[in-house]
Parts: sequence; structure tokens; C-alpha cells
Amino acid sequence: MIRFKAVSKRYPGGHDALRGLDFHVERGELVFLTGHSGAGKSTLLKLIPVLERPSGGSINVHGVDLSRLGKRRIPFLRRRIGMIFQDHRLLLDRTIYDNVALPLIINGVAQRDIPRRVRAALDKVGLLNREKAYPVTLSGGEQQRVGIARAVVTRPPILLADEPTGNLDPELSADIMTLFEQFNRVGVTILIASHDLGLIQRMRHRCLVLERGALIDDLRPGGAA
Ligand SMILES: Nc1ncnc2c1ncn2[C@@H]1O[C@H](COP(=O)(O)OP(=O)(O)OP(=O)(O)O)[C@@H](O)[C@H]1O
Repeated sequence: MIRFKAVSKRYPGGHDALRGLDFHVERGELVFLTGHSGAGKSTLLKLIPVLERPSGGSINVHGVDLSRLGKRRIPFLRRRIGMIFQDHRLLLDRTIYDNVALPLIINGVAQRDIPRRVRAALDKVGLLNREKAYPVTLSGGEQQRVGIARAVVTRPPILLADEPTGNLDPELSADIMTLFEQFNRVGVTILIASHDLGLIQRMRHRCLVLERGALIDDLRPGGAA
């Protein structure tokens, strides 16, 4: 589903953010990505929807070799990838409903289908009763759940989350992770960057460990740790 071969990334100015990464995330896996601040977690995630291009190596997503993907094809790739950020990036002057509807409008989904799909996504994250609210009136955990509803409303087969629980207390973090597990159970492939080692250990999923841009470990639950 997501295959990196000898992938490196050097930012302008000569900083090597990623060095020689090799790994494969299979369809239907839930994988954590961890490492110190600056290890390259966000950079790795950005390569998958082509928010950044690698400096070397090759990346294949959903059967598509990204190096052969022209600019005009990038929106098609991104439609198959839901993205969730630590700061959730909600539009503050729009209601929860409008925030979640936006990706459907951008993707050209028929008007008559939008209310049903928005409500299904809000229902999955337990926020059906807040659709008329504005983001500032929601708690941090609720705002993050709106961000997740917005990412899954287009039913992408891949979800990428960059520190989705970074601002949340342990209980809310666990709730958010349970949500990811629910999406994973219905077949969504998920990659979550997090530095919360305690949470990652409790979740018992595969974990890729980055150190200064290199992949230093690929831990699998049940395997020798
Ligand atoms: N646009 C950029 N231009 C130049 N250097 C960058 C850019 N983005 C990231 N870097 C550098 O690349 C390295 C990896 O950064 P990245 O944000 O991927 O790490 P991270 O593991 O996600 O860190 P954090 O946990 O702090 O978010 C860092 O040294 C960072 O300063």
C-alpha cells in the first residue's frame, strides 16, 4: 500500500531530513511512526500525499510510483488519503457541519448526498449533536474529532495523522486512538506519527522508529522487543 525504497530527503540548505528509508506498510495495517523531535516524522508523512518530493529513492502509494506522478494527477492521489494534523486546521468561521462538508464539495460529490455523508462521519466520531456549533465552542478533543471526521468523510483508503493527540490529555488521547482503531478495523490503512511512547506501547501495533532521519527499528507487537 505504501512502499519506500532507499528514500532520502534533503531540504534546501543541505539538511538531510531522511536517509535511505526502506519499509512497506501493507493494506489494512495500523502503524505508528515515532522518534525524537526533528527525527523526520512529519517529513516522511508529507512525502506520501506529495506535499514534499523525495531527493532520492522511490515511493509507491496504492500502486502508483510517485516519481511518475505529474502535477495534474496529484489531486487524484490526495483524494485517496485523509490527513489529520495536531492543530486540526479547522475553519473557525464555519460550523462543524460546513468544515466536514468541505472535502465533499471540493471532490464534487452530489449536493443531495452531502448531508447524509457529513452526518455519517460526525456520527462515527460521536459529534452528531454538534453540527451547528462553531469550532471555538468545542473542547480540544472534540475539535480533533471534527478533524478526523473531515479526513474520513471522503472514505479514503489511507489515513495519515501527524501528532493527532499532541495537545490532549492521556484519556482523550486514548479515545482518539480508539477511533483510529475502529477505522482500521474496517480496512483503512493508517500511519500515525507520535512521540507518545507510553500510548504507542499500550496500543500494541507495529511501530517504525526514526532517529536523525534514519529508520532504526521496525517493532511488531508480539515480536522480540
Ligand atoms: N521546510 C523545511 N526546510 C528545511 N528544513 C526542514 C523543513 N521541514 C523540516 N526541516 C528539518 O528537517 C528535519 C526533520 O523535520 P520533521 O519536521 O520532519 O521532524 P519531526 O520528527 O516531525 O519533528 P517534530 O516531532 O518536532 O515535529 C528537522 O531538522 C527540521 O528542522
